[in-house]
Amino acid sequence: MVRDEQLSSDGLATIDEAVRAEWPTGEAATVDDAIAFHEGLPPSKEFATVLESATEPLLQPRAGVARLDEQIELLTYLEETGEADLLPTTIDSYTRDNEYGKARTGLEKTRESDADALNGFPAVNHGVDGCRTLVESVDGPIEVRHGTPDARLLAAVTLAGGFQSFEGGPISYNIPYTKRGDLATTIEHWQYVDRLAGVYTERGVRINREPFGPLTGTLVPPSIAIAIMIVEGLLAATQGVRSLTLGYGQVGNVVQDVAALRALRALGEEYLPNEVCVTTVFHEWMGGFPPDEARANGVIGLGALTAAIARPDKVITKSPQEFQGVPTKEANAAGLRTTRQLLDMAMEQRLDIDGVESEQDLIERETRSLLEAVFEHGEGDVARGAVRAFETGALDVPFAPSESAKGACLPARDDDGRVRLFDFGDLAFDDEIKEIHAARLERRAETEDRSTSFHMVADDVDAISNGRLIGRPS
Ligand SMILES: CC[C@H]1O[C@@H](n2cnc3c(N)ncnc32)[C@H](O)[C@@H]1O
Repeated sequence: MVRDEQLSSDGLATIDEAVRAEWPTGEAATVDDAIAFHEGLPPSKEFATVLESATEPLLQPRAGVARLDEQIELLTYLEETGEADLLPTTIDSYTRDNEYGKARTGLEKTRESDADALNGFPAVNHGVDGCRTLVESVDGPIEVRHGTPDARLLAAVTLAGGFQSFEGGPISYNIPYTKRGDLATTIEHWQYVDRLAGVYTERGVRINREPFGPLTGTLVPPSIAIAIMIVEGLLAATQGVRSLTLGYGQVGNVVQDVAALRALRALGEEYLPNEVCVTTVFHEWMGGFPPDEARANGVIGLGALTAAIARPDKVITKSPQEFQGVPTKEANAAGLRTTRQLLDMAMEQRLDIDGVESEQDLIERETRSLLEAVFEHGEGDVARGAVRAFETGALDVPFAPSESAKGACLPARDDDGRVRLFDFGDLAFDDEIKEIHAARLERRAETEDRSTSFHMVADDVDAISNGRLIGRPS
């Protein structure tokens, strides 16, 4: 059974050797060789330094294309025309599934033609030297963004390649991303990733880790997201990670989103060890977008206004082409500038909004209850507790494809548009919390003259792409 213990140096070396043998480019991905490269980077390229010293929210898009020269061009454009403060490199789907042969074929096809045969940057195929060329060719610090349950080789290659921030985690990249992945195995895989980040940190290269807060990106109750962020943060801290960015995906109700971001920071600082520097990241709406670009910019603007009030350390921006999928560089840059405009105008205002404090109290109370359940299920061991809590459903994620989660809980918006639970499954909440959610959903039922039912859930899933927040009956 997996345990929340720091990997020994022998344990790390054994796994490292096996992982780096998975693909030829792994051979060059050694920490010893990489330290000198990292030490040669200017402070302006040190991800944790730039993030942790910022005084205002930093903006970061997602962006990844197959070819190295085009990725350099894309990131340069997003810096210069999008005014991005932090840069991404979004990894392609084949690499996320450890299909490095298919990624190589896709890269070769892309080199031969103009059509992108991959939906992201195949970092393992580009290898350490390719990553270092990318890092040296742009101004800002770059983060590896992906969705990889087994991210061990990707981490070895990209960290050796000069990246200093790595997204994801054993729960946040398993439960929402894969059907078959056994959670205990994924936790073991990510203990390697976090220990590698810890070793770089101990050698003087602070690696920032960012658990993926949005999870399934569809009506995730804030307390579930925050509890999972803290569990992943605790697991990473055990392995020596000292720079952690906890994430949260916008739900669209400003009171609840501001309350959730404040709860995320407060609980992150409370539960994580003092030696860890905790920052927060707000993801602009991760659910379905309106196809109309003007309306899409409205969704982006609401996220930016929310960020201006809650002031997370980082905002992951969206583009007005979200509905179509991977945006053009122009649309990606436009989403950054729309966000920047709202932030700059709203941050100079004192916007006091009713209800944030009581919503934050409720979110914190729910989150503590879920965390207590994890600690109890594991008898103090967070890794074992996470696995068991998902087995019993005490911890759960709505609409989760993973067999490791029950996926028994169902969310729906209340009459305000705040996300509540319509069906709690086996979540570790007391009756009083359940009654609060039921009462708020009942108020919506009265407004809409219908009983609370699964229809509300289904109506809410598409509401924003149809131009509304709440899926009111037509
Ligand atoms: C987590 C899902 C998000 O990642 C975005 N995404 C996925 N691949 C790329 C990509 N290659 N470039 C830019 N954005 C991307 C997608 O648009 C969606 O907003």
